[in-house]
Amino acid sequence: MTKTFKTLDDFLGTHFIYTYDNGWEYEWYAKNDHTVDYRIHGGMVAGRWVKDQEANIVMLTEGIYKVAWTEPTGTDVALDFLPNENKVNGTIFFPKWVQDHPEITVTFQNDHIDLMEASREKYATYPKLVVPEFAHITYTGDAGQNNEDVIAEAPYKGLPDDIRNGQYFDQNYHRINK
Ligand SMILES: C=Cc1ccc(O)cc1
Repeated sequence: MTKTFKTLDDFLGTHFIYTYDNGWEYEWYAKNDHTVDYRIHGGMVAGRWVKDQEANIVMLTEGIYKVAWTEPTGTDVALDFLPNENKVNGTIFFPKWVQDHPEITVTFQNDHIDLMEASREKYATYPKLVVPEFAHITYTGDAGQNNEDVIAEAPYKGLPDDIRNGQYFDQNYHRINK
């Protein structure tokens, strides 16, 4: 995609895949002005996927966007997107229990909100694991807002490549193999 991002509206509805400098690969979708979906392909919690996470999304200055949210696990996330430079800076603040028991969070979280909330009470919060990293954006797609097909199945090996190779979405940004 060669579009230049200028406004908040340019950002909303955009779908990204990026790899952090520590090797962690994430896929993330600005679903609308207060909601994000994502899927995790590599890193400490690879295999986790989430829809309809409420988030704060703003444009800081032309073409630069800040997104922040807190999760049912107690994990906090702050992301700065510079899509015109294919760059993200992200900081993830993991409670200790996610570092100790990542497997509990590696699931489709929407079906297990009660387990996330119970785990954050049951296990330790501190000391938190803070992960501040730059990432390189390897894919940018204009999915449109509120597109339920963007993040609609569990991550599998090769999914990011299928998307990057144009084998995953049709012309209307709907999934080809449903
Ligand atoms: C913990 C979620 C999360 C989602 C996207 C991202 O870039 C970092 C963290």
